Amino acid sequence: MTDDAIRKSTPKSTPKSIPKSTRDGVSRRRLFGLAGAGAAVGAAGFAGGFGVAHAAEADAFDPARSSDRGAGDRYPFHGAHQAGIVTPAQDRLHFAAFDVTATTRAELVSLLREWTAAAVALTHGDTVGGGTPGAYEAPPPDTGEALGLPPSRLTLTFGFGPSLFRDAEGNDRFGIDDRRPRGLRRLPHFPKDNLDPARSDGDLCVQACADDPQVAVHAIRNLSRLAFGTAALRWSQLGFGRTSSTSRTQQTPRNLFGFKDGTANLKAEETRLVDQHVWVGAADDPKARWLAGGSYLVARRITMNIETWDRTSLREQENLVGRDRPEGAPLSGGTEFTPPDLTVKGSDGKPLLTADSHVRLAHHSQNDGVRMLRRGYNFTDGNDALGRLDAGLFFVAYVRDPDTHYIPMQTRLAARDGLMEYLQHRGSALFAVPPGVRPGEYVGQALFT
Ligand SMILES: C=CC1=C(C)c2cc3[nH]c(cc4nc(cc5[nH]c(cc1n2)c(C)c5CCC(=O)O)C(CCC(=O)O)=C4C)c(C)c3C=C
Ligand SMILES: [Fe+2]
Repeated sequence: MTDDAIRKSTPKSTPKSIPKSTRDGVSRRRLFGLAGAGAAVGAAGFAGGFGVAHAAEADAFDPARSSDRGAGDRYPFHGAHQAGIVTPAQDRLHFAAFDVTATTRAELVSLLREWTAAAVALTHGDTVGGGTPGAYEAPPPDTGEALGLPPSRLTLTFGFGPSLFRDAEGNDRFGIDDRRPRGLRRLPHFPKDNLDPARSDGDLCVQACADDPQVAVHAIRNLSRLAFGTAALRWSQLGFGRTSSTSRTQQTPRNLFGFKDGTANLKAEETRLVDQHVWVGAADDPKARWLAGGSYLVARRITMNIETWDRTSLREQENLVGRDRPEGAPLSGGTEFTPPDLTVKGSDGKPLLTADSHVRLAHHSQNDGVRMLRRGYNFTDGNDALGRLDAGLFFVAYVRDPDTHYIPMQTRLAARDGLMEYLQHRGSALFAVPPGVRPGEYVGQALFT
């Protein structure tokens, strides 16, 4: 008997909940169309060169979930830049860093090819493995937990860590060290850093963002599975609430200190500033031309002592941030989007945005004019024996050059930011994020050719 014949004759191989067309390889989204009539999903989006593919087809719309924000929407994987950077920040994150265990360049390239093919499918709302159900006696090509779920605006963004190029002994691991970008080094030790090596660094990273956590987790799980024998998960982080807006179409969310976070962030619509501060330019680094159109991703796992914060007066909280809590308006006056005026003084003659306030120290006027695109998430990972939540902000920022756009600001904040009394930096990593992928290419291809 062939596999197909066995499957057809075995009752448990025809689950009622999954239409036959799906078992035969039709996309995950088609499940919805089979359930009923369709209509276009109207949520607008701006992806800075990546149009949102609205689920206009009847089969991409789930009437049962029509109240979901943008259910059925998806972002294309291909484009000039990788999706997941200026793309309007989704609600959920699963971030993963990998160590490459393979020793040959061919194995590494093969993994990147496989990951690219899987990423195209996953971000489209399809299953891994070309939609084939696979042999009944073999593990299914896709792990299955996203069957029946819409694409949920999944984006998958890939990065290369410094250790992919050169190992701790300085050996060129895959014959690419002469193309290592100038800025791609382990981040330095900053004042008060209390880093856990098990939550830091990595050869490769994948940032999965989606509006449904199960979709993001499914993506990382399946990419990890494809990597088996070539790369192993080193650390990972779930995030449950975005702490930035990356588009003017979005409301500013709040971090776990209860403050609006992302107000002064770079926005996708600010294309001139994004070109200036986020995308690596063609002439930036002659040895690493492959990175042009890409960016650098900084990741910092920052624990927030929220129990102590919650016992701090509102006056003190607002002074530390430099903005008011209800609206997010700068303490110098105005409303949320009024630019902070660092010169305004109070009746005591001191600046209303105090010398140790976060917003003053992070403001571009105090940092040689540099800007960054923040894309962080809140997290909670259980609690300690004293009942204190292990909670904080998984800080993610995209910058054109970490040497000018991140390291000086972090050094300054670590030394002088009043918020540091409530923070601990426990994880740290830097990755070079290759430019976008054209159809038929694999992610980072220009580095290997
Ligand atoms: C090195 C860069 C930064 C780190 C690390 C960082 C951590 C961090 N930030 C908040 C809360 C807020 N940050 C805000 C603004 C802000 N933060 C940075 C940089 C880092 N933050 C910048 C560049 C800015 C913008 C400054 C400006 O130009 O006005 C704000 C205000 C609202 C906003 O504009 O986003 C808050 C609130 C926390 C809690 C945190 C670590 C856990
Ligand atoms: Fe900040």
